[in-house]
Amino acid sequence: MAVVGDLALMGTKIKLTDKFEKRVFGVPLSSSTRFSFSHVKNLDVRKLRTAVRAVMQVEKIQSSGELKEGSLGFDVVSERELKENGFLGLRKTKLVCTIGPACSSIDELEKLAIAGMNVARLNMCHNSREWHQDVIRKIKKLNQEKGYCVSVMIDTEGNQIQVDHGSSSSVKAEEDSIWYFTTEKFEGSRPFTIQANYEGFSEGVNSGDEIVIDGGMATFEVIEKVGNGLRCKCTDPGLLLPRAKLSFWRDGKLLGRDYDLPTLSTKDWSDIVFGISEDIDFIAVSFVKDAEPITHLRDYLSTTSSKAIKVLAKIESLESLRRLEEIVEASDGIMIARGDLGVEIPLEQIPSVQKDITYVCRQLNKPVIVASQLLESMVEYPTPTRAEVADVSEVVRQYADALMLSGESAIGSYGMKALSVLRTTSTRMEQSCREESRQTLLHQRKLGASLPDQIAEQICHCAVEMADNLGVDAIFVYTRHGKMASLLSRNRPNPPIFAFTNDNSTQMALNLQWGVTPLLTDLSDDMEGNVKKTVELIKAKGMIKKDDAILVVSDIIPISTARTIFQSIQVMTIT
Ligand SMILES: Nc1ncnc2c1ncn2[C@@H]1O[C@H](COP(=O)(O)OP(=O)(O)O)[C@@H](O)[C@H]1O
Ligand SMILES: C=C(OP(=O)(O)O)C(=O)O
Ligand SMILES: [K+]
Ligand SMILES: [Mg+2]
Repeated sequence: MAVVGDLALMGTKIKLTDKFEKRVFGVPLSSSTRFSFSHVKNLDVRKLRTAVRAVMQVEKIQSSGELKEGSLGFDVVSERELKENGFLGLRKTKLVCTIGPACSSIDELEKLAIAGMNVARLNMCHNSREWHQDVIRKIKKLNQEKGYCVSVMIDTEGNQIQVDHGSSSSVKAEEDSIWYFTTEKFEGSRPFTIQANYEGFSEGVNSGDEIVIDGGMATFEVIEKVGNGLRCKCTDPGLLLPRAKLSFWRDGKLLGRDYDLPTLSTKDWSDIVFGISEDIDFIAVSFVKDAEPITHLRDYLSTTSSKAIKVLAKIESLESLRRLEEIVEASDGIMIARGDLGVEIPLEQIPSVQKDITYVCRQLNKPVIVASQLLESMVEYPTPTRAEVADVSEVVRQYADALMLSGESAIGSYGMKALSVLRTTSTRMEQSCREESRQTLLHQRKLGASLPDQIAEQICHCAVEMADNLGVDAIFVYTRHGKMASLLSRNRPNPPIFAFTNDNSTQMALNLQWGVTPLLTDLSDDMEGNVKKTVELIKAKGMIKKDDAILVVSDIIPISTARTIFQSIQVMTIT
């Protein structure tokens, strides 16, 4: 490496020698950087030093992969999808993949990234810290070196009551067989004995109550309490998996149980500290009961992390449903964790509960992920069932922001195929939603209390209406913290939203937002200049052509004239 770019300030192309570097800069530059020096007349050392430092800064950013000059921070996958499918065909629904042993090699991770994974989820219930660290670093490496834009989410283990029969394979419970649920700790397995991981698991349980395992895999009736344990009879035979979950029922009604365990355990906190140090983008909190742990975690992050890590609350218990609105309001987004939800509430309630949660999230403008068993049969088989495809389609029709794979990608043999089923199914359903103009049915609650917030909301609402009515090709938004981009996304426009931001954490957070393609670029106070520059760059890439129409929304608060906020809508036709 020899040339230090074109130093505009000097008005002449220069190269610097190694000797010169030591004399002028006094500090050694990177060992891989060699300078040679020529063609400079009337050298002004001070100007030169400033200019070279500026160039070096650009080089540093380029080599860290954050901002490739002239590349607009476009990730390679969106760029390819855009070139192949055009603006309207750009997928809107985001895809989250759980990373497990089946996809943790760099090659497998790259295949998932190419196939459209927007967010990689690491479930901290499983595997070691070192394993997770290795995966996170591989993803960062792929982003930096190969131009992908995959965000990283950790999902906490949480305090969950589980039962285990001690053997590594599943065990059959026969009708009328008698079983003992105990909190006694022992190694290995004992016949007809199931260990519970929490002393207080049987508190408030009476004889005659029912224990339902894993949402209906098997059912037991409590015969009597023996100390902390329960002697039970199997009334509905079935399979007991290792690490099964259980719920208690009385007179056909679920017993809501508050175990008085903190939502974030000591292990969860240490996983969070680990996550911050690994520069993750999202934390999904398991078994949230109310808004308190979410608020607490967000406060903690705001004081300890330099980057804006987003906190998602997982809705997977009866308690969380009872306090849904306060939890949604307190968090940066929601995951509908249908796996555990199906253990805690009757299965037939899941579809309507999913619809209600998705609706509340739309109202409060928080991204929502629908998770678990979307394509469960694909853990084993290379094609999904028709019912699974219908389930995925319904999620897309409800305008959820993201779909999530669990075992399908973590341990299944067909993770890539499963991801491609999600991609094609969502693209197809998005198209029919556009044809039906279903988004006009979305009713939006007014959110903002302050005038600027209300203006932003109205601007985005009108902008989307205009964009759809005019049939523009794309919406461009310039945003520092992602708020305008999310307000546009909330209205589910037909054209894609390109969100230009100068903040890497905003870019990574917007990866979960429906219809938004986040792009990292530098933004100046000069809005005209920003628009001109980004349009030129996109044009140079062949992504927009003559006569394409773009709707531009901006809210930039110029640093120089603090307090003045420019919020505007412009429609421009490419000439
Ligand atoms: N990091 C991991 N290491 C090993 N196995 C994993 C990992 N993550 C997920 N899995 C496997 O994938 C399955 C599905 O993942 P997930 O739905 O996240 O977990 P769970 O089944 O515990 O709710 C898990 O049951 C587990 O067998
Ligand atoms: C996503 C879920 O959580 P986990 O996989 O951590 O149990 C779920 O329960 O659906
Ligand atoms: K978890
Ligand atoms: Mg769960």
